[in-house]
Amino acid sequence: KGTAVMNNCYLDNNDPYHEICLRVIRDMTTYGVCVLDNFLGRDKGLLVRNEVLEMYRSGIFTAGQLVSDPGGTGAQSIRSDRITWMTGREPHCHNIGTLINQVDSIVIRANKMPDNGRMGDYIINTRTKAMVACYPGSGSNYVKHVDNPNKDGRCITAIYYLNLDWDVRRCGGLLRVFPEGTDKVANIEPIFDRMLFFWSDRRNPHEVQPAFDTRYAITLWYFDAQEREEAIRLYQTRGSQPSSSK
Ligand SMILES: COc1ccc2cc(-c3cnc(C(=O)NCC(=O)O)c(O)c3)ccc2c1
Ligand SMILES: [Mn+2]
Repeated sequence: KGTAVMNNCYLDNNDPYHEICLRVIRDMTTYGVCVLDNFLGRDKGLLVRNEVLEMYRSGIFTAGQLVSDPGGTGAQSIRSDRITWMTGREPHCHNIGTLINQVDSIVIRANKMPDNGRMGDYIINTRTKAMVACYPGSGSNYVKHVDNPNKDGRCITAIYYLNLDWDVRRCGGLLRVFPEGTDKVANIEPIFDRMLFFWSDRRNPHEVQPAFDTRYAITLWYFDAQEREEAIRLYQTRGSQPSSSK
């Protein structure tokens, strides 16, 4: 059968991403969420972590968004993370750049593979810059939300966690995903060298529970070409601000 030939040409064991792509395809199709542990390995993970810590020390992170609660008294923080956007080509960020390239390779290859299930629902050829985020502890959190509730073009959220020896019982900061259409929740600990993918739209409401230690993550959002083009077209006509930063 055709697929036999296809499998042979894809069964190139020199392609380190092949097995990972099959795993991402299977989990995204089955659960809409995919967790890969020991993504870079300890040494490379530590190099990325050190670059992020150095950036944080340099003070280039900005405060998260504070929105006063409509009916309440003071400003209730919707999210209290500190963020900065980066290309990965900045000076002294070589290892962050390498991480970004590896995540790109996995997403783009999985999107192109034959029989790739729901990964085939999209045409993925662009993404946002990388958002480096730090929840500074002391109860900083992010209330339950959907990353892309209104078709701004983002289809996959990819998060890489950098938190050594993170113990949720002591540090909190659990990411809880509430997949649509089931009562089951996914409790994802933001542990060191963990890579996470999930659909960015209403299928995956999620929250970051209060963190009591500094909690670092690098997030990439991948665009579906058609939805993004439509969102930009609407943006030009309606003048509404697309929610994600480029
Ligand atoms: C228009 O400017 C901006 C700038 C930054 C923005 C950041 C987020 C965001 C969304 N989700 C999460 C999250 O779910 N993290 C899960 C985890 O860390 O485990 C997060 O940390 C941050 C959303 C909208 C933004 C708009
Ligand atoms: Mn989110």
